[in-house]
Amino acid sequence: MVDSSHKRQRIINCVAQLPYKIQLGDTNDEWKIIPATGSSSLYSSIEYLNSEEKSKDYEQHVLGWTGEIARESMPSRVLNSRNRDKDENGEKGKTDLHAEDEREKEEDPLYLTGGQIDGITKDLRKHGKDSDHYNVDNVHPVWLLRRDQKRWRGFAENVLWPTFHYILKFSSDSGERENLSWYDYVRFNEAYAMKIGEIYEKGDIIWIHDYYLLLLPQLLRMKFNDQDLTIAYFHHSPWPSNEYFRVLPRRKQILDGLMGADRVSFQNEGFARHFVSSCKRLLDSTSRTSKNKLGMVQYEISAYGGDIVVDSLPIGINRVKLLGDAFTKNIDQKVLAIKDAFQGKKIIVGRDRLDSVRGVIQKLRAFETLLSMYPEWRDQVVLIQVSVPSMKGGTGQLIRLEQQVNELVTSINTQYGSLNFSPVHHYYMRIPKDVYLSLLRVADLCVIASVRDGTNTTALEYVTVKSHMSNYNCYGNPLILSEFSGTSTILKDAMIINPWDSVAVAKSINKALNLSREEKKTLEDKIWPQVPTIQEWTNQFLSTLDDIVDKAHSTTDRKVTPALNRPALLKHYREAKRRLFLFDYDGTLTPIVRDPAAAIPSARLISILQKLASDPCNQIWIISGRDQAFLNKWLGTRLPQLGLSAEHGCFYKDVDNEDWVNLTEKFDMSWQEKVGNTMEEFTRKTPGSFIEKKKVALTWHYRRADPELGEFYASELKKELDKLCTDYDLDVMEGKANIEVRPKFVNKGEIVKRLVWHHHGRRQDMLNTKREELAISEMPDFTLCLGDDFTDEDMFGQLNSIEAVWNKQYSDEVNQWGGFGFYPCTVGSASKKTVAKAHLTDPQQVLDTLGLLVGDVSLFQSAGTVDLDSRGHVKHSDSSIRSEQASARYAMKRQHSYKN
Ligand SMILES: O=P(O)(O)OC[C@H]1O[C@H](O[C@H]2O[C@H](CO)[C@@H](O)[C@H](O)[C@H]2O)[C@H](O)[C@@H](O)[C@@H]1O
Ligand SMILES: [Mg+2]
Repeated sequence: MVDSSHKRQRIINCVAQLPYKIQLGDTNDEWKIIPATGSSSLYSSIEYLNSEEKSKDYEQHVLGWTGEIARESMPSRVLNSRNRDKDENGEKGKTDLHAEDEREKEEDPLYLTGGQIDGITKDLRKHGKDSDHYNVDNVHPVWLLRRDQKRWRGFAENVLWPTFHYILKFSSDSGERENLSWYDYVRFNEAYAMKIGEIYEKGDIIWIHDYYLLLLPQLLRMKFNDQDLTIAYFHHSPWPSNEYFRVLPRRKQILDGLMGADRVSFQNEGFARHFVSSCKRLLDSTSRTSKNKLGMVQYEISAYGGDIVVDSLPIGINRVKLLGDAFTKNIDQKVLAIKDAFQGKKIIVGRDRLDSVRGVIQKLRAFETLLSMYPEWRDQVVLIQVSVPSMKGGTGQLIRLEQQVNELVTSINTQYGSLNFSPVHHYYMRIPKDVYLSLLRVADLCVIASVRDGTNTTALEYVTVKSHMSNYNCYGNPLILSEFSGTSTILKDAMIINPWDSVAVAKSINKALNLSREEKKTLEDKIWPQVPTIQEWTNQFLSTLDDIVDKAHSTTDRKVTPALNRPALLKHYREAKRRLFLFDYDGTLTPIVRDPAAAIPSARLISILQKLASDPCNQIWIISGRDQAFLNKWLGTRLPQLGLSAEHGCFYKDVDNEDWVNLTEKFDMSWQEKVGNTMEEFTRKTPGSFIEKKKVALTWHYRRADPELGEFYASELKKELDKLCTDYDLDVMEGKANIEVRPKFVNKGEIVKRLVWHHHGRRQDMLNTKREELAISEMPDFTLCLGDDFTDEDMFGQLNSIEAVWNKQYSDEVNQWGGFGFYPCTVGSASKKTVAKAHLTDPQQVLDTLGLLVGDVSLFQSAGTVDLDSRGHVKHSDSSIRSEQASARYAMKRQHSYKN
């Protein structure tokens, strides 16, 4: 019983698919819930968290997609009536009825009413509670009932999965299909974020599993502005070397998605290392290694100034349950029957999913080599190979693989078999669990030849079953395991092979079959303790997560800035009438590069700015540390509609005007010589550094110097300049690999203050500062301010102060989003210190966001937070309404057809 006085930690466990499947009856009013197959380790961990032992401390909620909802059968009456309709219209004969059935199955949109969804949810929960197959409370299904339900797997299975397994795939079209499947992938992740939003409580741990949900961590950061939110992600598949990972067109979005997590974990150290190197190369992150409280190595990586822990923990199996299941009377009989069928012969067993990475071909080739190299084994050994059809079934590549396997099996059996005996028994099917367990028990040897996998549960289960003294003399029988399986780093004392070397594998098989009892026992003694249990895995994961979270929470200034909610921004943008855009330039509109002269605007940026500026409701200002010459050359002359402010507020040029106004005209500039001389002194000491002399400000750059030397002299220079500048009213600022000096009384915040307290659309006069008397209806009702650097904080601070003033003055005029339309947004990580209210990670996200506003980018190009309906349409959108109507029509039609 759970002690109700003790506060249990809530965990929302997010899986790509619930452990149960739904089968609909003819009318959608009857349904069946059946256990799902696959992901057995993960589901065991979920079940363990639900156990009496764990539920004292944890309240688990399991959230996941329903998977494709199948029809139990095609209702014949529907088909008959449809066929009759067709006959009456003279459109179709009965000959293509079968093809039509198949199409109908595939395209059946499965429209379910709210009542039906509630009914199935209730049954799912009941099933979860009562089931002895993955017994789980608190199930929260994610419904995505669109036509062609396979669409939700497209990107994950056809793009991500191959890359994670070192398979390069080329798009057969111009990338259009991949784009569409990417949009579905984004939607899939959005649907999870939305569902989590319905059940989330402050302080929850959100534990996300595997590659269907790579965008979810960042989406959750966007959705919840909660410093206590803990997000952990576990990657169950391999993570490839950066050379493979970087071929993914969406590689950056994927890494950005994961950067929302506090912790990212992998099956083994190698995968974690690959991930860290992908982040280094693609996000320019830094990393350091440390040890966690269990003494295991972990990486602390810092990307965009934010920190996450990367580590590895191989998943395990439920050994106790497995042994209980494997040693029953029923299975004893099955084992005897198999033994009987292959009397006197050695039995090699394999069970693999039939896809290109499981190495079934390699295994068959090695077996063929064995029979050719060691004739003494002919007629003495049998290979029982079970190949489980892949979820990705039906693709050209898989069909070719099936053919290849069949050909090899036939060739081996023809060469080495006889009328009475076939050396290979190949079963291309899903087998029941008791048959699988009896095969593990009866095996003299198990061969796993995968050419790539994350973890191999068959290997762990085989070793566990062999650890148990059985009646059939198979205690401690050996395992041959591919070095390319993630599990080879755990079961180090298995007989490790390279599956591509069939001669070596054949020799290993021969050796394994000849091992003496003592040799097997020695191997078994070593390998058995190496099998991780699911209980250890779950407990270690959660206890080390506690540590990470405690550490993060003990940092007093931990602040997580939510990602900018782009769909909300878009909604407001569309409704606003007086929009003001305040953009920093370097690091915001363009990425930071080594040479300042090379940071010129991209064609995409110019086109987006052009589109934004063409709307008369918009006023756009670039407020930069750059000088007038640079801004004029690259922006002013091309886009005279832009307002420009140079040198951190020293100068400005109004929209549609060529004249610059110098706000520092009356300021004494005698400091420039002294500051310049000091900077020159440091330039001499720091090879690669240089001074950028602007009209007023001076900037010392050290990006191209040796990083350590540069940082050292930058801090020395800052100290010198601080002393020198006490005599003048100057600011000495530390920028991105630069130290900059300019008069104190001008800054970007001052410019912003003047721009907001201004009659929207009228000419600027920044020398006149008496603006606070304006009515709110004359000022902007939407202000998006973006900047990456320390100097941009002045802009954000000003907007926050103005908002505070407006809150007092115009408290009854707040908009439907509860504010006055200020969006101060930093460009950088979520954990960067800022007074901004939101963040975007980098200039690419900035352009994607602005592109969204001008209609260049689809809402699903990158993940934002949208409310989706149960079919994955944006709620209340045209497509959602159309789909509602179609649903009503379809339900009527189905009901009508069924009655007839
Ligand atoms: O206010 P901003 O528009 O962000 O300008 C700030 C400074 O940006 C430039 O320097 C920085 O960007 C360079 C190009 O990417 C990079 O090489 C340098 O290391 C950065 O510090 C510019 O050169 C400065 O004048 C601006 O003040
Ligand atoms: Mg900047």
